[in-house]
Amino acid sequence: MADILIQAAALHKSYASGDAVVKALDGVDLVVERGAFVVLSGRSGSGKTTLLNMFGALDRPDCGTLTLAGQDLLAMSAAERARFRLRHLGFVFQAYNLIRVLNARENVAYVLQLQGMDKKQRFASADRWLAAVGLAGFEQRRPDQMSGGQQQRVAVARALAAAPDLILADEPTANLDSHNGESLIALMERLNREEGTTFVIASHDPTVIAAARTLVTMQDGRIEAVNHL
Ligand SMILES: Nc1ncnc2c1ncn2[C@@H]1O[C@H](COP(=O)(O)OP(=O)(O)OP(=O)(O)O)[C@@H](O)[C@H]1O
Repeated sequence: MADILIQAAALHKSYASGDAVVKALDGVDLVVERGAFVVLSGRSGSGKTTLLNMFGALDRPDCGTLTLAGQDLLAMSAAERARFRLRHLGFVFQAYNLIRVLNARENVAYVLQLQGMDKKQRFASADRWLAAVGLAGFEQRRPDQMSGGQQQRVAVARALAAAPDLILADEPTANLDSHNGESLIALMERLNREEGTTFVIASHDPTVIAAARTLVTMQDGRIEAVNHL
């Protein structure tokens, strides 16, 4: 039997928008197997970011059920969710920008520090992950001394260093030129293949969509199609 990482059923989430109510998620059912490379596509406003926020234990649905790595995300307290995120999840989100005052090595090592790893080990690990994303030699640069593409790679290295079960990425190529976008996606595909890390990526970039092994199309808060490619 396939090893299921995410199981979502009947997820609903509405937001008040003035006098109106926007149904950001309107009954989403989705199963993601461990090791999958999933791209969520769909028009702006179709609910992709809202769904990623649910999977990332950053937001809660109004109703429905959601388990991740066999654990009921909706039964957890805020503190339990924070611990769960630290242990199981990696984020490549715009909102999770790098810490400006830390260099690349320190940014990657930070999450390992939270996990309790000693300094020598976490710096060595950070340097290995920076090399894996093509940033050997950039360890001491702060974010403002790197290009957007390089900063995005540091964010990927940081997400991976913690050895998460799942990496959630929201429009990871949005601020990159086509060359940097392609190399970031190639890197994610390689890590998926070689490390078995599961990816769920929200994007409307054709390059990202072309890399999908499972393409989930959303419309108006619903899943319109799931294609295994
Ligand atoms: N915090 C919020 N308050 C009010 N409405 C919201 C909020 N978050 C999302 N929405 C609304 O919910 C719907 C789904 O938004 P969501 O950001 O999930 O879409 P998306 O597919 O990720 O869009 P994009 O591609 O533009 O990022 C939209 O109509 C949006 O305006």
